Amino acid sequence: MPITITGFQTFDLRFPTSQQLDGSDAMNPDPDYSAAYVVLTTDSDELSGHGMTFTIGRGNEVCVTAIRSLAELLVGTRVDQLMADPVTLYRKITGDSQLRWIGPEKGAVHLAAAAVINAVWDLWARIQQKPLWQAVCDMTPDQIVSCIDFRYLTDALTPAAAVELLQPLATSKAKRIEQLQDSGYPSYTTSAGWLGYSDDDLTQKCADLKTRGWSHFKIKVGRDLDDDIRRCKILRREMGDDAFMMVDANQVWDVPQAIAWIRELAKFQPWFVEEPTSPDDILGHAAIAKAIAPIRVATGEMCHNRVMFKQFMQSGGMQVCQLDSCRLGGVNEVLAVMLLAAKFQIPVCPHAGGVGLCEYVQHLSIIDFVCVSGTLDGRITEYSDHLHEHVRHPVTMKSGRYMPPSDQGYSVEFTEAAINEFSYE
Ligand SMILES: C[C@H](O)[C@@H](O)[C@@H](O)[C@H](O)C(=O)O
Ligand SMILES: [Mg+2]
Repeated sequence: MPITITGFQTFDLRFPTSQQLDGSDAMNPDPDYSAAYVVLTTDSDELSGHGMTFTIGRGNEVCVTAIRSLAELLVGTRVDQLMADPVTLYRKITGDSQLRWIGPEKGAVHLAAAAVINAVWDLWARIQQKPLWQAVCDMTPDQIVSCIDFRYLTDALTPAAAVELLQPLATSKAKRIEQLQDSGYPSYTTSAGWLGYSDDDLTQKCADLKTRGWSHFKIKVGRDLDDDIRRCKILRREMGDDAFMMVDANQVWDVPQAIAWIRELAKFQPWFVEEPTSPDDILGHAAIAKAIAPIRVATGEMCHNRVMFKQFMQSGGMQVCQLDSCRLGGVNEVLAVMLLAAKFQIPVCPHAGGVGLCEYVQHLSIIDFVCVSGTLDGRITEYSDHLHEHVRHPVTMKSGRYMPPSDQGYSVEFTEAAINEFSYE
């Protein structure tokens, strides 16, 4: 029976993480992790599609309003027709000319597009009774490529070149799926290193995460150099010399300041430096990368579309690609960026410091490994410890690795209890 989208509900969910300073960094001192959440209803009682975008508080109300405008475009649509050529979904949601005017493909309207597109992919996977990752891994290279809007990309990557990248991996997918089912996908954790945590918290949380199996830790920097040096010392001491440390400045520095500051932190051997300056400053990132090599520059959590990613990769401004499941236009645009990364041989290490993001990125990293990159080399996906109890199917971690989810859909369906308790009035 074909399924038709008949309506939708939106929810403004805000979790009071600012009370403990979970998620805090040099740019965002007191975030309240929030989900602008949409549920697409259908003509089947059993099937609905769940999608969200991530904000850190008041921005949620703007996103929820934008989600309402976009979700309206889907009411009355048959899912099988929409997903027969999946780029249709992306174009329908990002192409409405009057709404496109307030983007295009950036800002609140694109965050909202992510929520709506994620909800359709969730629904589409549920219709097939598969987890999202499996629904995508079961696609042929041509089908995967048919999800992508190649407008503005063909100077770097054509559809034919994308198929060529995917083809050699298509016959060995089962082997990689088995590997993940056996030992999971590697992650790093940010949960000890939030900027607002005391030195004691940092020490204790680091010890706890180490015991639970993590060997890659990210720490927030950029507010005060002396603080950074002291906190990095604590982290290094707790983690041990063999562990990997990453530092994240969340965009606070100017280009020359970034270079000088990172040189001061170089003795801690950061595996990468994240968001050293404005997320829009492609040439600034390239200049920083050149000056601090061999330390690598990571960015992407606020890189708002595939065009920006293309330029970052073309210009040498990004050595680690931290795409975001809720900032790019859903799975369609994520696939575009993964393919660009494969073309430029840049590892994809998705961003997940937020609510629901870990649940999303586990699927994306599986897809990247199984279908697009074929390797775990230098790949590591972010993990943070917060708020998993509020979704029906939270991530399963084993020794610091994401275990492939088996529940149908894209894993972000909030519980009734979470909706009742955290809906913002
Ligand atoms: C406000 C947020 O917690 C950010 O600090 C977070 O997303 C961060 O940049 C990260 O890389 O996880
Ligand atoms: Mg970050």
